[in-house]
Amino acid sequence: HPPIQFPSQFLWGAATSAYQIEGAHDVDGRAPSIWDSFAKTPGRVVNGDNGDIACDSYRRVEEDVALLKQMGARAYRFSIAWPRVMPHGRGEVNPLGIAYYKRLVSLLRDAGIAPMATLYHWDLPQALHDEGGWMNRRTAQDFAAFAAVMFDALGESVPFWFTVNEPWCASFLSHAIGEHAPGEKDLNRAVTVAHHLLLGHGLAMTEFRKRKLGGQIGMAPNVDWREPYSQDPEDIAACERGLDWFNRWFIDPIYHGRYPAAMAARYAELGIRAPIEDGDMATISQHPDMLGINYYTGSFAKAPANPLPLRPGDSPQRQMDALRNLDTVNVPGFAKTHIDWPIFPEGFTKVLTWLRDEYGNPPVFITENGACDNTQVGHDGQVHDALRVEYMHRHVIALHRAIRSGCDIRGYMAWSLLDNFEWAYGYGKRFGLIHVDFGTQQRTPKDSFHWYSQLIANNGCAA
Ligand SMILES: N=NNCCOCCOc1ccc(-c2cn(C[C@@H]3NC[C@@H](O)[C@H]3O)nn2)cc1
Repeated sequence: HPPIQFPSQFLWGAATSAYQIEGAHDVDGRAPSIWDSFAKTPGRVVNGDNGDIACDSYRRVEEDVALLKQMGARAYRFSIAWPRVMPHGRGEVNPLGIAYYKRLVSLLRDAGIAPMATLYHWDLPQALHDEGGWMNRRTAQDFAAFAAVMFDALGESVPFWFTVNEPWCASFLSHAIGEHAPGEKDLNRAVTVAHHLLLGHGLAMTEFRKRKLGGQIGMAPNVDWREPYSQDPEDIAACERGLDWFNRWFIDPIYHGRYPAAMAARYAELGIRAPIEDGDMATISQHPDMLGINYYTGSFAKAPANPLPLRPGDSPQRQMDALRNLDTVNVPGFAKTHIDWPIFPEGFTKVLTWLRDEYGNPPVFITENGACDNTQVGHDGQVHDALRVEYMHRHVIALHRAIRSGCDIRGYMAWSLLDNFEWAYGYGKRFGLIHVDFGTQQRTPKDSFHWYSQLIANNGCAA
């Protein structure tokens, strides 16, 4: 047995999401999502790429499940496209949409692979966006109704459910920074969207608990690490503001039933408040079974020389900069992946022990971790993605250190099974363990696929 050994039932797997891999954008009753509209808006996505075809996984589900089985995956995290199942977002259910996910789940279970379903991975039906989208409180109820349809269809055969993927991206990156769909730049609206995403999470939890299903359910927030640049109290305070802004804003409401007070006070100085109604925080903070953690990188926070004032009339960007009131310091010596994110495995251990202490050591699944490595197929027909192998090896060792420190970590889903549509970056940023030639749809397992397959077989790796 190699020196790094994981707990015996540790759930190794890989993750994808519907809009990034399925394609078949207008097949069998699927209606547009906000990402279909956003990707077709000139200038929003590199090269004008979109998810019309992607990895054609809607038609290649047998092939993709066979690759998961070849890898030795014990679980597979995928997402359910709301606009495939409920084209108008509410009311009518598309039987062909339900049938697709039933088939995927059946193929996975026949292959001995545990299905792990994400309900919202950013593909809001355009029809709901036309009625206000996540700005409209009703969308939270529509989401819970969609969740209920899926619990009724798959509740007995899917053991793991995540409600919302990366709410920070689905609210702030998309409604304040404007980099993701629907591409708005309004911080006040982003805070309202964030609240309605959390409310949708809570209302979906209610539907799940009502049905007394045997599975487990939770949320999958973005979680990066922030390290103070020095032990100067000002730098430590800056670091705390960074953790409030990216991590705590979504995890505190679920585990503590309230927004982080210091950050909420800073928003109030801008005249921005979450539209909390009576009972919301109780709905949101129903006890979840597990916490999904998407970890990629970390950074160093330093108190800025000239703090920005919090001014209600300022632009969204200046308001966000003033709220965080920190400088991210590019500390030398960190190699970067091909999307320029620093490789920071120590941050993985630190953020997991930080979560253990902040939230009472909740059961955690790593729902995403991986590297952008754009290495293409070589003359030998192989993909020598050494950067991804090194990234994964170092992060698996860091994960093991967190487990040895008492963190209750149950599984690890590598992002991603396949090269796919990396949102605003298009297809140029490759995160897959399997290379996809988007011209021919040929799948080529990379060196990292073989390395990961060996790790799963040994349930461990070299130190
Ligand atoms: N903090 N303030 N921001 C300052 C300005 O940041 C602007 C950019 O920010 C971010 C932050 C986070 C991400 C990101 C991407 N992925 C990868 C996907 N995960 C879900 C799955 O679909 C993968 O494709 N995970 N996280 C992107 C951009």
